[in-house]
Amino acid sequence: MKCGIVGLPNVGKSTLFNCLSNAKAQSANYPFCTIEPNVGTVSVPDPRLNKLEKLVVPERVLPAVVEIVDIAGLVKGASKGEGLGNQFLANIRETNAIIHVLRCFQNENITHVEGTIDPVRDKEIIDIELQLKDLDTIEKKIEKSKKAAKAGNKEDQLIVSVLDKLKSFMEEGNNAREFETDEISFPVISDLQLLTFKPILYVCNVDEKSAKSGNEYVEKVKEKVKNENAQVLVLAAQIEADISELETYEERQVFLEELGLDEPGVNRLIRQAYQLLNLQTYFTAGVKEVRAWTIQKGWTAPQAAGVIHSDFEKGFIRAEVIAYEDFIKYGSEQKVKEAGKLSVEGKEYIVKDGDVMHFRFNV
Ligand SMILES: Nc1ncnc2c1ncn2[C@@H]1O[C@H](COP(=O)(O)OP(=O)(O)OP(=O)(O)O)[C@@H](O)[C@H]1O
Ligand SMILES: [Mg+2]
Repeated sequence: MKCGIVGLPNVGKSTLFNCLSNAKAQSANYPFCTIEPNVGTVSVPDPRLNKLEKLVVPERVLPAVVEIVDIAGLVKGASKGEGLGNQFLANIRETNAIIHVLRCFQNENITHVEGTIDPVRDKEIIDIELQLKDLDTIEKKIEKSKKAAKAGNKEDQLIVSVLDKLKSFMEEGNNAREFETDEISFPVISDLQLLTFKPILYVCNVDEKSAKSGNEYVEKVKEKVKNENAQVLVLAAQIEADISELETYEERQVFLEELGLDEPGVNRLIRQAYQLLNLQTYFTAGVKEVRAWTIQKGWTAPQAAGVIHSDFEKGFIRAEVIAYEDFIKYGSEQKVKEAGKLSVEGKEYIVKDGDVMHFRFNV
């Protein structure tokens, strides 16, 4: 599961990446500082994990992780190969969701490739490039399916009819994610891996004093995207990157409080990215290890088991499941059992967020 950080050059993408990830990206005040994507993993902060830790007292605790990719800046003409555009767009295609960074801070010392601060315009520049690339992809697919459709292939006829509509919709300047889909059109579109069909989160990169409540730029962005079914997050990337360099938790907390925050903005970002990817968590809780595992919403018990090891999925027999709330309420697996709240589930069981699971399998 990968989230890609996207935006114009020099808007703070690598700075954001640095406050998110244990890996360090080079960040500097000039456009195209980043060429090769930086890849890092981030732990998903989850207070439930701390509560389980207190009850179980395991040797170690492992949080869930999401992969974050810091991608090079896009410029006008990227869809036609401008500024290594094709390569950068290919990097975006490989991700499952997009974090779009918009510059919402004023600072004369930091170069803006368009010369002025205008996050709504910036967003449109990127949107247009991604849309043009998608239109390319759509047209190619229509071309390919047309012959077979004419020859009477039902599936290709369907593809052509869905994509013709999507194409006109996007030619009006819309993103594919705004297109209304149903069970029939969704798989056709989703199959194309379109850039503007990926779920998106806008990060307004603001100055220190706007970290808590945002500013006029943020308001404009919110107004602009209100019909887009997208999330908007306010974050002061530079100061957060500086704070994340501090040694101790206490030091970091002092500085955060000065900004009016009770936790780093990146924690919110990570949680939202996790939702954006349609992910959820289940736990395993033993004395050796308490651990959060990442799965897609709607996965069955054997699929969830497969995340731990493929043998768990192949040889799946059953799962013993405790709802997170019950685990906390009764305090241990033993007490949950005594209260009759441990359920034994088979292959069809759909895992719920927070389930504490134990798998039985044979190989
Ligand atoms: N909120 C902020 N306030 C002030 N300066 C910032 C802020 N965020 C980032 N910067 C500064 O902006 C400059 C560009 O940042 P960064 O290198 O992260 O941009 P980028 O989007 O990764 O650029 P590129 O596309 O060239 O890789 C850096 O000098 C960084 O310190
Ligand atoms: Mg960069």
